Amino acid sequence: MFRFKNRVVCYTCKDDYYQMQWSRCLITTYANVVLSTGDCRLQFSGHVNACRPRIFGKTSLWTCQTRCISSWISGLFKQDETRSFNSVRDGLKSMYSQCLEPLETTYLFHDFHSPKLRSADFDYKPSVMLIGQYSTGKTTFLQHIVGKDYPGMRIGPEPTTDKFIVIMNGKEDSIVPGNALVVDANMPYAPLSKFGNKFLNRFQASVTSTPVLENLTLIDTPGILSGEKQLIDRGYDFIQVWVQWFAERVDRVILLFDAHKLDVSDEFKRTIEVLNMYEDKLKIVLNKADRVSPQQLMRVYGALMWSLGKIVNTPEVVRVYTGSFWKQPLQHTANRHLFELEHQDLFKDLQSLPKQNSIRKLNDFIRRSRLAKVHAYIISELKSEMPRLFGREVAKQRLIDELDTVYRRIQSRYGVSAGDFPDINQMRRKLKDYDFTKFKVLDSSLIDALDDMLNKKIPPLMSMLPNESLQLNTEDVSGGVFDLMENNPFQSGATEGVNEGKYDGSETWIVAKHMAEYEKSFQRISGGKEKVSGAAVRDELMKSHLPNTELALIWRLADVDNDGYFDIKQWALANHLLKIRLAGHELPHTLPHHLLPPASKNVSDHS
Ligand SMILES: Nc1ncnc2c1ncn2[C@@H]1O[C@H](COP(=O)(O)OP(=O)(O)OP(=O)(O)O)[C@@H](O)[C@H]1O
Repeated sequence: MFRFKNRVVCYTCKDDYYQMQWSRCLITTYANVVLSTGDCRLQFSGHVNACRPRIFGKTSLWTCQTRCISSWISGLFKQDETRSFNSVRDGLKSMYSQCLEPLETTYLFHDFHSPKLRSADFDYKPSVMLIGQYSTGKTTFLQHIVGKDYPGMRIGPEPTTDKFIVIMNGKEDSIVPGNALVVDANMPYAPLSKFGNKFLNRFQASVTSTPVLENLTLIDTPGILSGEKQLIDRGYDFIQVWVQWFAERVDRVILLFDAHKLDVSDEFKRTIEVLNMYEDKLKIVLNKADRVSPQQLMRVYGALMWSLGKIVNTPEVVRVYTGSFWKQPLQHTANRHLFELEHQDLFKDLQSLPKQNSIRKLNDFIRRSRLAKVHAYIISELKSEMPRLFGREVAKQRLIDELDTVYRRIQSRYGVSAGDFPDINQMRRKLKDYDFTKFKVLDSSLIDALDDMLNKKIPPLMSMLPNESLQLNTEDVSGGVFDLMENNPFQSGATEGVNEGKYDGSETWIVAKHMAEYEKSFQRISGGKEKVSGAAVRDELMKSHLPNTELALIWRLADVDNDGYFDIKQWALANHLLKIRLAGHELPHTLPHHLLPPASKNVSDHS
């Protein structure tokens, strides 16, 4: 009975460890009871051969047991934790405080990588940040999206924006200075106070009332200047400020380039390199593309891809949105159609951000968890490599110099992917300021709790995602430029393919344009009857060589009364759709109203 020494790790007490000789019977029974609730706070991890009764730790065993039992009892009422969360955000908040934050705090993650998350970080609206060298048109781009001027906006060919400006919704136009923003508990900006007054003087919110900002927050940034000028003029580390902080929190980072003056300065390169970690949030825009001729644009585009290929770490070719994002007339109009398509693609992506906000937060949370885990491995490895008494400074310097070896060792010992490791140079820089002997050794209970969260608690949250936007009634972004994207004759493709005739007025049926031709073929296959059978239509449509799936779609769209027979109007409609498809346009899955044959249209209008 007393022959076993058991190790009990209490998750509730976090840093308290109990190594004791205890009645095997009692521990086993107790552990079994806790485990059987499915809300395990105790981990029962085997035995070693020693039989001296010992208890280590700050809290008495009784306190530990009392806490564990109370958490067990509360566990009884919480059968499935994820089911009790109202939203993915609530789930993430709870997991953060229970599983991730203890690990982050123990291994100084907040000092090395990112400040502790607060409630506002989980609740905040989706946001988009614009970055680019000066005068690439960032402020003009934002003005174009919002559809109006906002307070503090400055546009000009010289470096104009010298502040980080958060453009947000509010009843009245106003400017909120940085120092006030960081003390507002509803905003996620409190940790920015660590950057000091120099930064806060260059940080502000522009408040204005517009529907676009009801579901989206936009962030304008100072244009990137080159090299030393950047640091000397600004008085704060621009890259550290926004890369470490803003890029981690926003939903999109738009990198703006000027086609008319393509330049990728060293400073901008360094910025993009740091952003590689968030490549899923990156959108690249080649602005002012109408300022150059199509031939010049091709060259500029090629040069941009070449430069980006060397900086952006993706195996795929980066997607570049080309256009001119403002409301002035185009200088070269040859690529007008292309620009329209590109604008639509980009704006559609921005428009859907509120619906993707939860998945983005979940994604960032998982990314942060993986980084925190690797960071814990690094810190504890450095601690374990330090001598106990002499030669600490020499050992520290050696470990910093050989950090790549430490990374490789961790990689092979714990099976961590190379992509999860923090930037080695940045780590080297930061490690210099720390006493490695004060680092904590690896606490496997914290790592287990994190793994448990990633493997068991996150998947149920993911299954909540599809219903999340429905439940929270999340809407797409509307207003400003987003209201001008659809249902007007100027949108790209508005008068082509299946949309041809959409804006011709309700009296005109576009299909009738070639009626004489359709009547002739109808006569031939119907032999003078009013309707033709499905088999006859099938044989005729098959002559087009389109795949059967496409022909089946045409058949379904044209058979408006669903009786399996075609009259002359349905036959004409089938041929019209066939022509559209053969011309390379896509077909919709439901027939647009303007293509309904006139008789059916009247019925549908009155129903
Ligand atoms: N699509 C465009 N085509 C041509 N010129 C443009 C376009 N957009 C903006 N501009 C012009 O480029 C200049 C710089 O614009 P803007 O101030 O918006 O750039 P910015 O990137 O915000 O600059 P900064 O970095 O100084 O804040 C202005 O003169 C503006 O009129």
